[in-house]
Amino acid sequence: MAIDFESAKDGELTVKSNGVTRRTFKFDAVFGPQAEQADVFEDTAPFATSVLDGYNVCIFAYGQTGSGKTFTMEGTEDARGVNFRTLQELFHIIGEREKLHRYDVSVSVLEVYNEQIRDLLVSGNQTGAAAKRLEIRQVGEGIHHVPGLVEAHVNNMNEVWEVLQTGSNARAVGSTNANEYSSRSHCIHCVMVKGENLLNGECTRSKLWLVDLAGSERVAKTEVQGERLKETQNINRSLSALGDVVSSLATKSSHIPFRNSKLTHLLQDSLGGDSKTLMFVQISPDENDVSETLCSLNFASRVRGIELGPAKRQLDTSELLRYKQMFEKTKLDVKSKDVQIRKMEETVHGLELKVKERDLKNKNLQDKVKELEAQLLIERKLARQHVDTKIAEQHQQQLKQQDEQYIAPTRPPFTNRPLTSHKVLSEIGRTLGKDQVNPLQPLMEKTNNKPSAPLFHVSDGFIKHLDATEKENNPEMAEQFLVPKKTGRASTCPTFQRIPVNTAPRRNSLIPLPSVPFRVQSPPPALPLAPIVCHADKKVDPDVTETDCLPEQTPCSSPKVIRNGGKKLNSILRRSLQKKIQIKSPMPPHMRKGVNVGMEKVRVSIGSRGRMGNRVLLGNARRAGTKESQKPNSHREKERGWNIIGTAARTATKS
Ligand SMILES: Nc1ncnc2c1ncn2[C@@H]1O[C@H](COP(=O)(O)OP(=O)(O)OP(=O)(O)O)[C@@H](O)[C@H]1O
Repeated sequence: MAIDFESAKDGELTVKSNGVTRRTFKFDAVFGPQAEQADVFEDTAPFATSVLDGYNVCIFAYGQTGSGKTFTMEGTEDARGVNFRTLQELFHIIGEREKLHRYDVSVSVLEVYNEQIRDLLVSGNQTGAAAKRLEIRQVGEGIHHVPGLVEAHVNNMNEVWEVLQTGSNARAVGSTNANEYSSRSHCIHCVMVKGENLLNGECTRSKLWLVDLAGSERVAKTEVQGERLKETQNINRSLSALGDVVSSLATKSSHIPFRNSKLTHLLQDSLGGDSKTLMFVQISPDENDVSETLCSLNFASRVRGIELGPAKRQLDTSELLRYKQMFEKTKLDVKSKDVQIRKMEETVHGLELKVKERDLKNKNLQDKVKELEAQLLIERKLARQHVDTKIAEQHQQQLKQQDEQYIAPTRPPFTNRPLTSHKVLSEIGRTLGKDQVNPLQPLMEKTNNKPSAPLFHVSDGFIKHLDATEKENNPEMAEQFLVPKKTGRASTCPTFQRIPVNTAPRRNSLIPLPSVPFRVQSPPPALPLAPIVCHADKKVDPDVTETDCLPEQTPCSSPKVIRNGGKKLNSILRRSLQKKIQIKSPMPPHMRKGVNVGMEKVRVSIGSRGRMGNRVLLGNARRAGTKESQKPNSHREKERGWNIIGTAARTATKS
């Protein structure tokens, strides 16, 4: 035995040849032939934890062909190797961390055979089949990946075992003199782990490389030929490249020749980066293999001497970047929403102001409406009063006209009236009765705001019924109400009462008639003329003049009559009614002769406005008196007799 395993303590290993110690090596651990798979994995398990913590880990087996590399990594169904146990440990830890972390595990299996990468999980990639050409790509700083590899997601160890078996079955294996089932390729299991810390959201993306290298072999010793020779040459070349990389790393060379072979290129991240790397070196205890053993141990010693520096956690920057982008986007969204909310608040505020303003306007309008309603009420009352007054005046005027119509037969100028209206009015007078047409009792007094009977209006020869209540809401109607249509008719003021004058029969003799008591011919009873009486409150006084006994003056409210027929009427009346009333003075004639003292000329006239003229003391009385005195006595007597009758009539009426 070339190796003294019994003395191998604390990682020291001594190589002997023919009992002579050839060289002693120092390693981290030395496992003898009796060491179980579990013993070997005991020192490997911490690497599984490192993978889940976010570190890249590379575990590879290097050694002479047939020395037990595949046995160490893959193992058998009864003695599972490092690959299975490491994955088992991964899922064990994932189970322990499931409340705080979430992990996603996927497995790829590939081989580097004759400097070509093959995906062992693709069913058509068995030996001899046309393999899909895969290349190594650098996808990030210190991150190399083989795009297109099948990544089998595994959630438990049963799935892991199936994937491992599939890859193992697909691996190129050939029979050589050194090993019946010699691996003719470098087999690599790539376990990708994505982890997320549920507490702080930290994400990691780490890789576990499980590499079972092809065995180095001496061509002369294995006597391989043909395809096996080619395989051996490629295997040795790639292992030589690995040796060069390790030497460069050990000497801290400025250039590390990772790309000299597919194997070193794939393991670049694990050998020269921030990974944790563990290498198993399988050696043969046979003294015939001492030279190969020494080569392997020398290589292992160099690898052990490499200082890779502190391992670095592989935080998932893409996730971090994504979260940062999400955060920035959310921030912008929040800002945009804030702006929108501010605008909406301003809009709402503006609307509230508008609503307030409108409410205020409504309130003002309501107040105005109330005020106008109150004003309308007052105006209606006033209009009602006005209409009532108007109606009363119209009635009074109508009654006066009726009164005049009764007198009309004695006065030809006033008989030019349409018979129809006169007749109808007469009929109305009879129909309404004496009380209702009594001119001395105005309608206002009788009806007093509430007419007891409908009123009538004569228009175009027809009697129209007019409801007195309508006038309240239709002032215009009130204007037409009972207004005589005959605008040409003259209406006299109530102050002037027509006095039927019976002309004295013409006398053929100037001899005075026998004195008989003068009887005043009273007017026909049908005539509704008011008797000429003095006011009740005035005492009968012989000195009272005629004007005092005239009916009470009331203003004439018919401007139309005044305008149209007033002048004509006045002239007629003036001619017919204007009389000189001479009141005989009680003084003797001689005293009156030449002097008009005590002699008064009184002219009763109706002015242009139909008012009763006041008694006027004429300025030219003296001259007039002179004229009178120049008249012959006989003529004066004639006139006197006529005048006596007129005066007496008045006096009699007064009494
Ligand atoms: N420690 C061990 N205990 C029991 N059997 C072992 C041990 N190591 C290796 N063997 C056995 O040795 C034989 C060769 O081992 P293995 O195939 O693992 O060698 P290898 O290094 O992988 O060779 P190659 O490089 O040609 O593939 C296998 O049958 C394996 O079962």
